[in-house]
Amino acid sequence: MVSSSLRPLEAPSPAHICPFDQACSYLDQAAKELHLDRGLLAVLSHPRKVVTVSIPVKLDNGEVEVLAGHRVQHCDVLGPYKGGTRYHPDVTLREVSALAMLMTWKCALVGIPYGGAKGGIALDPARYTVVELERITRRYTTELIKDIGPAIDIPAPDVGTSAREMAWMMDTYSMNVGHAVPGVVTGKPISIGGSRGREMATGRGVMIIVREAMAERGRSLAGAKVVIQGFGNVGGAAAVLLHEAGAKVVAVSDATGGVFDPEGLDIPALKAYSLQNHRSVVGFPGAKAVTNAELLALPCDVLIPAALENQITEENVHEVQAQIVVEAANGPVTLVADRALENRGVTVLPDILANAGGVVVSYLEWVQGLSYVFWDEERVNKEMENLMVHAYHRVIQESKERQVPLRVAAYTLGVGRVAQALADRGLYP
Ligand SMILES: NC(=O)C1=CN([C@@H]2O[C@H](COP(=O)(O)OP(=O)(O)OC[C@H]3O[C@@H](n4cnc5c(N)ncnc54)[C@H](OP(=O)(O)O)[C@@H]3O)[C@@H](O)[C@H]2O)C=CC1
Ligand SMILES: O=C(O)CCC(=O)C(=O)O
Repeated sequence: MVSSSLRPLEAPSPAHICPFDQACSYLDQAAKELHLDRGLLAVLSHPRKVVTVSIPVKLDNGEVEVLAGHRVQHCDVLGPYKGGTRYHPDVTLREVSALAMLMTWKCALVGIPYGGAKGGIALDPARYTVVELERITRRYTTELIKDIGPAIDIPAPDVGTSAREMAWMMDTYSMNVGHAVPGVVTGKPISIGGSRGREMATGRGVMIIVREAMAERGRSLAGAKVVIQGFGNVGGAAAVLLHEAGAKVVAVSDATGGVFDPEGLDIPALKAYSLQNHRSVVGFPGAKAVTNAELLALPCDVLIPAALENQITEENVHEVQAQIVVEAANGPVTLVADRALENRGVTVLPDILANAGGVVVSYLEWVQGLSYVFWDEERVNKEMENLMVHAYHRVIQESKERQVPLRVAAYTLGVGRVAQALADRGLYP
């Protein structure tokens, strides 16, 4: 690993599983495969720009709070920086930096002309009113006004944000520059230039990757037993689409707990229940209650962590019974757990491949916006499916040729394309 005083951005997370160090370890493995020299590796190990802003917010009760917001731009050699905006109490600069780096490899892997970025504010959205969240989002956007833009850096939704926050960001940016700029964000409402299919896109991409992985094993989705952790934008959409495709989604969870039915959950009914139940799946009639820890250990064909980082760790990896783990979340399997699964012959479909459907449709949204021509959902889904299926098979091929796990193969492809672009542009050496 390249050691550098610049690498540590702040103290490691308390769990001692630092997402940025893990991302650098995977980068190091890819660099080894690609015989990258140390100088180039050092360039790729560092975010190009790190922005931290204070966000003063006047609460509805008149009190003032100051929140910390970040935007990390990892690499823009292939095109504008691209990546989501996270609202979660555990957001740190290190986490955002790791997620920005993943975005660089993800975009390169699926062949879209973007670099990698990520943003976030350390806050629990449930503690704020909608009006307060709007003020926070508008102030965060204003603080970043010189750092974002359709040709510079294009935010999108991530944990705790949705089309609503993207609309506020777009409006704030547009007011500052004096005209409507829909291309400054993706994942926005369709009424202001959003793309059909974006809301379900990450979950749809996950479903496509699961389908391809099952097909490689001579199986279809029909009857496959699936467990999903997280029932938000990604986990919820994956559950709906896998259920529609005939899979048995036997368990799902959110932050409040999980539900399990060995015969398969009625996902449309569960979605409706969760919406009426303060967005919690807990207490769904006819299902057994499980904790998030128990859920990860349930017997199934496919386990889909679709919530947060570091869910499958050294401590619980031995309990995983699935034959295939699909990283719908970014970084849900730690480095040590990844090696343990690999040693046990469990297939791990890595995040930069498995959840790329979201950024692919973000790219299609941006393309539609730039060309002022908007497509029907069928076309959007088809274009995304083509890119996802191609990327999946390219990763499988790379893994076979190099005799390396799928994650190393995926990183090698993504990192290799970025390194090549840097060399071709004369940015390195
Ligand atoms: N949105 C997108 O397009 C993309 C997202 N991703 C990644 O997918 C993951 C999920 O994002 P997204 O679905 O957008 O986020 P959401 O905020 O929409 O949903 C997150 C889900 O995870 C649940 N959750 C939170 N903490 C825990 C926990 N400790 N245990 C179990 N479940 C938990 C939440 O429950 P509750 O609602 O109760 O808090 C919610 O159901 C993230 O890693 C994100 O980076 C990747 C690519 C694109
Ligand atoms: O759609 C996007 O631009 C970014 C999605 C994202 O944040 C991710 O893939 O992790």
